[in-house]
Parts: sequence; C-alpha cells; structure tokens
Amino acid sequence: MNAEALDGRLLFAIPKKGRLYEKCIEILSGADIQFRRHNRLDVCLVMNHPIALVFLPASDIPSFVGNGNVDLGITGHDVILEANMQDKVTEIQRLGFGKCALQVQAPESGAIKTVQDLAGKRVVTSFEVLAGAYFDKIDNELQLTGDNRTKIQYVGGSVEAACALGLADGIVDLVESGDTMRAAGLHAIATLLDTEAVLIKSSVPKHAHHAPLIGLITSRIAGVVAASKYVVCTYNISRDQLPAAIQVTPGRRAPTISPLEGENWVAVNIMIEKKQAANTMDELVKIGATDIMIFNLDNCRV
Ligand SMILES: Nc1ncnc2c1ncn2[C@@H]1O[C@H](COP(=O)(O)OP(=O)(O)OP(=O)(O)O)[C@@H](O)[C@H]1O
Ligand SMILES: O=P(O)(O)OC[C@H]1O[C@H](OP(=O)(O)OP(=O)(O)O)[C@H](O)[C@@H]1O
Repeated sequence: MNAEALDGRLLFAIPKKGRLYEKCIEILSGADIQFRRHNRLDVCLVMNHPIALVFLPASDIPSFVGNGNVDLGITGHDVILEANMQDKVTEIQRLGFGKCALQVQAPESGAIKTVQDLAGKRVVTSFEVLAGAYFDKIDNELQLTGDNRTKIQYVGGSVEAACALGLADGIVDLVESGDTMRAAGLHAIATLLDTEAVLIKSSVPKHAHHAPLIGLITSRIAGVVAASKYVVCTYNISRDQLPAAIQVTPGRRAPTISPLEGENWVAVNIMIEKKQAANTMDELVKIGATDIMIFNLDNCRV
C-alpha cells in the first residue's frame, strides 16, 4: 500500500495479536467499522469510513498515539503506564475486557511473605518501569542503598518461570484467573495496579480535523461496550406492588411503565446490569412479578 492511500485518513491502532486482539475485532465489528485484512498486512483501509487500521504490538500503541503518529488506539491501561505515556495520551473510554492485575508474586513455599521481605532481592518482570518505580519507593522506605537495593531484570515473556529457574526471588506480572501463577507455585504478595483495555487518543492531536470522526467512533464504541454490560428486563406487576418493584429495578434513568389492558397490572421495561440479572429476577419473583424476561442487547446508545 502506498503512503498516498493513507492521505487524510484517521489512523486507528489495534493490537496485532495477543490477549486483546479478538475482542478488538469484535468491537470494530459492533461499531460497523468494515475492513478486510489481506495476508495479515499491518495496515488496512476501512471500507465505509475514511479510516485506516494499523495493527501494532500492544506495547507500542501508547507511544504511536502519544506522539501523534496515529490518531486513535486500543491498548491496556498497564501498557500506557509502562510506556510512561499517561501525560501524552487521553484515555477516552474503558472497554470492559483485558481485565487483570499487575501483581508481585513469590514462591508459595518460600520465606518471602511481603514486599518488604522481597526488597533488596532479585525481581524478574516484563514491566521494568512500573516494577522499578514500585521497588524504588520500598527500597527508599527501608533505606536500602547500593547493592542492597532491589535488582529488577527484564524478560520478554514466561515471567512466571523465573523463580523455578533460579533467576528470581519474586516476579511482577499480570494475573487474571491466577491459574498461571498457581501452576508455577507462586502466590500474590501485593498488587501494583488493576488494568483493562482502553480506547485512547493523543492529548495533543496532530490532525484537528479528525475530531468529529473521533467523536463518532467513540460514541459507537461506547454503544458496543454498554450493550455488552446491560440487558433489557421486562416483567408484569400489580399496581400495588409497583413501588417495591421500582426499588428493585430503578432503571438507568427511570423505568418505562405501560398499563396492561383491562387489569390493575402494569408492564415494566428497564435496562439492568448483566451481572445483576439473576439476583434481580430472584427479587422480582419475591415481590410477585410475573412473565419476567431478559433480552440481550446487540447494540445501544445510552
Ligand atoms: N491474562 C490476561 N487477562 C486479561 N488481560 C491480559 C492478560 N494478559 C495480558 N492482558 C492484557 O493484554 C495486554 C497485552 O498482553 P499480551 O500478553 O497479549 O502481550 P502481547 O505482547 O501483545 O502478546 P504476546 O505476549 O503474545 O507477544 C496486557 O498488557 C494486558 O493489558
Ligand atoms: O492469571 P491467568 O489467567 O493465568 O493469566 C495470566 C497470564 O496471562 C499473561 O500471559 P499470556 O498467557 O498472555 O502469555 P505471555 O506469558 O506470553 O505474555 C500473563 O503474563 C500471565 O502469564
């Protein structure tokens, strides 16, 4: 693809592989951003918008966006902090996936139970900036100097193996379910931060004329994210139980209430958080609601 093909297009960076890739593709599809990625090319033109998608390693996306080489991007909050780009990128929206925690882990069977026990020893990580800053603070608090300060060593992956291989006394790595660390015989002794995937733009954009398109894409992606978080709930309830029902399902703004023909009953329609759906249905049954139904949302603007 020649450079002219990109002229005037908004550049949108997407992780090219790894944990965030599949969900990003789902978000693009939900936002009706249509593209065909030929032969795994790293740049591809969007068919129905003046946008080009740029597939990059997740860890490079903060600096591309922060330095204005691309206009918009999706990556992990952790990656932005590790790249020290938090002042140069604006986190427009949390995306509700790629959720995990950056933790200090140490061998379960060993003597290290706290980060103070680990301070001064060897720590292996892919997050040398965040781990370095974290242990600098602890070393300072413990007044460790010179060779007695914590030794941080970078590895590109399989961080969890470092203790068993005799390379480290503890590690700093991402944990989601905890399965990887448990299998490696490690346990958490501290959490540095919680993270998830975020939509980002440059804090000082190079192309001001893209602002309306960034607004449009942001609004569409917000709709896709909200649709994955909420479900629609409808049920019937007698009028005398309506105040109790409204307490259980207040809705995002207020419930929609429609009278049922010829009866002293109403139909209620509200959006509720997906993760609360089962509890909400239990509560509604208790107060006498009937015909309770839950519907998934394909898309929405709320
Ligand atoms: N286990 C996990 N659960 C949820 N999100 C994760 C998990 N591991 C990583 N992430 C998120 O995905 C981002 C990219 O991690 P990933 O391991 O895919 O790295 P990568 O460099 O893109 O891929 P690879 O390791 O294959 O080179 C992380 O910075 C984090 O925000
Ligand atoms: O708590 P869990 O659900 O087990 O997930 C945590 C694992 O996921 C990430 O690695 P990933 O599998 O992406 O591979 P990597 O080591 O190549 O980064 C992370 O580095 C952990 O190893």
